[in-house]
Amino acid sequence: MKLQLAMDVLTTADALALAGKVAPYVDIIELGTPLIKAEGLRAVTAIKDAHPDKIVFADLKTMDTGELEAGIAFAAGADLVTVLGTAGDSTIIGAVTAAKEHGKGIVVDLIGVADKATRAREVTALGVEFVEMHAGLDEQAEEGFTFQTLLTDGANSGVAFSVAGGVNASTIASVQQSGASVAVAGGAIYGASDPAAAAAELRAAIV
Ligand SMILES: O=C(CO)[C@H](O)[C@H](O)COP(=O)(O)O
Repeated sequence: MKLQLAMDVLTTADALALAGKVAPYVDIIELGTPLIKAEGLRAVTAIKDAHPDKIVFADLKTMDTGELEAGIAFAAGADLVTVLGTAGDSTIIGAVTAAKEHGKGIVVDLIGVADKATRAREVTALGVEFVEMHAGLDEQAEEGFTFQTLLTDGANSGVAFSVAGGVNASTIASVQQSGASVAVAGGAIYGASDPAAAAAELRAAIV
């Protein structure tokens, strides 16, 4: 299982500083949606230039113009780009077309999708790299939220998936046991007093 750092910081300088500390412990470096909205795709280029050996993940959460948006992110240096699972199939197919042109990949984020396992199978058949079983930061704060649902949906999907939203030192073992290909950790790393130590602890928990 790969480990992905989600950088929900708001400046390129902060992202470069965080990635510089944490990169030795992670496989994938994600630029979060707020960071890309604040700084633009120049932030993607800056991270890829600083970490050419890492998989750079641009969390665009594209909902329309899949080929256009994915294409500009790949041109900026992204290796993986997200499209929302609630988007139409034509948007996902367009993004996959751009990925093939650039030799890169699309990840479908299933945030807000009620039946994640079924949609996961549908979009995987369209040629995406993997799907993201994702509970967003707002959903995590809702009453009754259960992390376990993400793991169950992933295991039931029968396709390659990541888990995002609440991954930390207490939950990462269960993520691996669910069969996930990637564990995504944001706040557990960037919110720690020592992000490198937090990432190292997560890395050590992966067997
Ligand atoms: O994509 C995101 C929000 O839309 C977050 O980066 C992702 O959910 C990570 O969450 P956490 O901080 O709980 O690890």
